[in-house]
Amino acid sequence: MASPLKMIKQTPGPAPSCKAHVAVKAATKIFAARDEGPPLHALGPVSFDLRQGEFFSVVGPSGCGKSTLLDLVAGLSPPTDGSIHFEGAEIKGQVPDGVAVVFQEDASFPWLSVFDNAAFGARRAGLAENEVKERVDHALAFMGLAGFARTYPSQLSGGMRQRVCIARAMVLRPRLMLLDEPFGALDQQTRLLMGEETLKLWRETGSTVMLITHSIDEAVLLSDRIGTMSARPGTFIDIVETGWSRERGSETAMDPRYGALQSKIWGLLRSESLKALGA
Ligand SMILES: Nc1ncnc2c1ncn2[C@@H]1O[C@H](COP(=O)(O)OP(=O)(O)OP(=O)(O)O)[C@@H](O)[C@H]1O
Repeated sequence: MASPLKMIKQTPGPAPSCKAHVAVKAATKIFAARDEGPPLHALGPVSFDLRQGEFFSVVGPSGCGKSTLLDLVAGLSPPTDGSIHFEGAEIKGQVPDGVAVVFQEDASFPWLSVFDNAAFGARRAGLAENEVKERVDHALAFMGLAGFARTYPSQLSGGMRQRVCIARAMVLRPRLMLLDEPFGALDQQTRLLMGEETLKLWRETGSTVMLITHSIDEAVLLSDRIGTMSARPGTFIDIVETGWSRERGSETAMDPRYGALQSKIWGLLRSESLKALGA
């Protein structure tokens, strides 16, 4: 049987440009005190741009503020200081149109079929039903779920459920996709395959991607640039360019530069991870 991916006309998105799609300006996040404890300085100040159409990953020690940063960029939580701009407009208090978020937790709705799960956001956004159907059919085929439209999440594997969540984001045709460790709960093989699917999706849509990951390997394999964070309160110690072509895939791991990049990132992270462990 032909792979569902081959049945989709591939229209590669544009190559990343140097234009800022998202601009994070001196953003900090301090969480209010819990019980009798002091306030918690989770992040920043951090400043960086996401370039239009790039694949940007964030790695850093546990608890350094990666998810906090993603929440700020998504508009799910306001910065304590500083500002975040998407397509030139400051993000204030809600997820902007054109932005989709995928989390690590299985966020599929068990009472809805795969089709209705994938259609959820688009229906809420008020799209006409024929447009929803066209987009959902395309997204399910793209994610290899075409034969599962009437199935319910409880009948799927964890990897398939996560693909449903990515299909739901894809249906919205986001210009910015924010992925918070979306493959963290999956086995290694499925994780590698999902990384490849994400690269294909990124190529087809031309959207900007920001991925939070605990895996240096995944960051090196998938990204144009890797933001490497310090221990909490997280700031970028360095932003490393990988130099990969847009057509990269698993075979990139055979490139001699792959090992050098892994060592570089680990060199940057090691002492910060020790600090985080000590804390
Ligand atoms: N809503 C909140 N209220 C108070 N503290 C919070 C809140 N959310 C996160 N934190 C704290 O902020 C810090 C950063 O958390 P965050 O989840 O952003 O880190 P992370 O780098 O994503 O961690 P991990 O790699 O372990 O997933 C942690 O110390 C966490 O306990």
